[in-house]
Amino acid sequence: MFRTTTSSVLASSTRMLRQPLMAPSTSATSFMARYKNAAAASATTRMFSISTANNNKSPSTTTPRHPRVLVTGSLGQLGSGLVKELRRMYGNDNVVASDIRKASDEFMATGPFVYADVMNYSMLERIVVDWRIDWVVHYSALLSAVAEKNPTLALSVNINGFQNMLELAKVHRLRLYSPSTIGAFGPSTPKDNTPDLTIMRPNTIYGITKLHNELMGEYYREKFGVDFRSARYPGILSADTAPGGGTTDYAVDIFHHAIRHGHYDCFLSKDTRLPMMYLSDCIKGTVEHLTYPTPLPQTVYNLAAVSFTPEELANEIKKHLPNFTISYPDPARPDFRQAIADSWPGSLDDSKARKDFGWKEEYGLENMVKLMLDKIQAQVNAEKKAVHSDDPSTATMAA
Ligand SMILES: NC(=O)c1ccc[n+]([C@@H]2O[C@H](COP(=O)([O-])OP(=O)(O)OC[C@H]3O[C@@H](n4cnc5c(N)ncnc54)[C@H](O)[C@@H]3O)[C@@H](O)[C@H]2O)c1
Ligand SMILES: C[C@@H](O)[C@H](N)C(=O)O
Repeated sequence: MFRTTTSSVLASSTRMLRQPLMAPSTSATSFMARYKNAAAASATTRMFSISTANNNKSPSTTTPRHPRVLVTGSLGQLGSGLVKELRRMYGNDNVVASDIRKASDEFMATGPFVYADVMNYSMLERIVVDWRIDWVVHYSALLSAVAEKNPTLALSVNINGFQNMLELAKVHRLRLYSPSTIGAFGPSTPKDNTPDLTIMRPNTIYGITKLHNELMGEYYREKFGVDFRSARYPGILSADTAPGGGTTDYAVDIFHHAIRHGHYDCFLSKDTRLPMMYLSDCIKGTVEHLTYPTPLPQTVYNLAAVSFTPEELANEIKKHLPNFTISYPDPARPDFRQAIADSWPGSLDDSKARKDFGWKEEYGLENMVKLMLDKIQAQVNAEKKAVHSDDPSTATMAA
């Protein structure tokens, strides 16, 4: 549960004395008008300025510096790639990675990593203060399938964890990027080319928590001026990092099984169409959105790249691996994830993201499938090589 600490009360009351709380307004335009000047003066895509204290009566100066970014849930499917990209842009020490799991030696070598349980407000606040954080990318969450198995924990991590971050963003004037998902839509949402603004009645615990967060973020943006940004990601495909327990995980698992075993038992029906995206596109879109210099007209945007069914994906894989086979569940006994997938859109209209911050994907079905197969094949080859070099008989033979 998020808590209001002494320091947060002090920080917010001091700010209220300096800067009266703005009257709530209902339109994005009013938010933009209020923040236009401040944002234009302070934020650029790569650097922003900090004021230098004017102790010696010399004219005050501003020093451009990179933002310091905290990424929560950074060891998940999406986090490590984003951390890598942000560190490339801003320098290793300006990006603090965090999670509740142990990081690999390789990851630890790339920059700061701290333990951060998003359900613990004081722990998060300490990190924000100690590291003088400016922006947060909040990736900690339980995904759809895991959440459906453990709704109580999903409510805590997805709602309370997010609320902690949102409150910290208000108190410490942070920019907060926290993704939503196609799971925030529901069975009554129009299925094809689903727009940003439409019927949203999700019936999964994951979707309910994510829609709640969209609305809370929008509320904090309007009421308290928090620079909250969010995009509804589709299912993300990646070869280097494993998916964390979602309904779209089949679209990653299928490649590993195709290469290692030549066969995949799919848990979704062959005609389940879902929006998907390759990881590097997701990172690109996230960075473009996160770094956009001025507040955008919408708080939450659909982000899309490609839509396909398991059968269409399997057919594309077969073009490279002609002997690959796939089987689907008995329609009379569907997997529990089928109902989740059936409640989501088949394709998204992301024209607003394309127009407002220039979003454009690089990967469609064909080049994504080729890249996934190449990368996973390379991993399998490397594993085989490692097994052989560890094998004492191989070592003796080599000697
Ligand atoms: N991967 C996708 O296909 C996809 C699609 C749409 C939206 N998203 C969203 O993107 C974000 C990142 O997703 P992901 O795929 O990397 O998820 P993931 O499950 O792979 O990673 C989530 C991370 O959160 C961490 N975590 C769990 N409980 C925590 C806690 N109490 N405190 C701190 N960290 C905790 C986990 O250890 C894990 O490393 C999530 O918000 C997710 O809803 C992902
Ligand atoms: C779509 C998404 O949010 C995630 N990949 C899930 O299936 O849960």
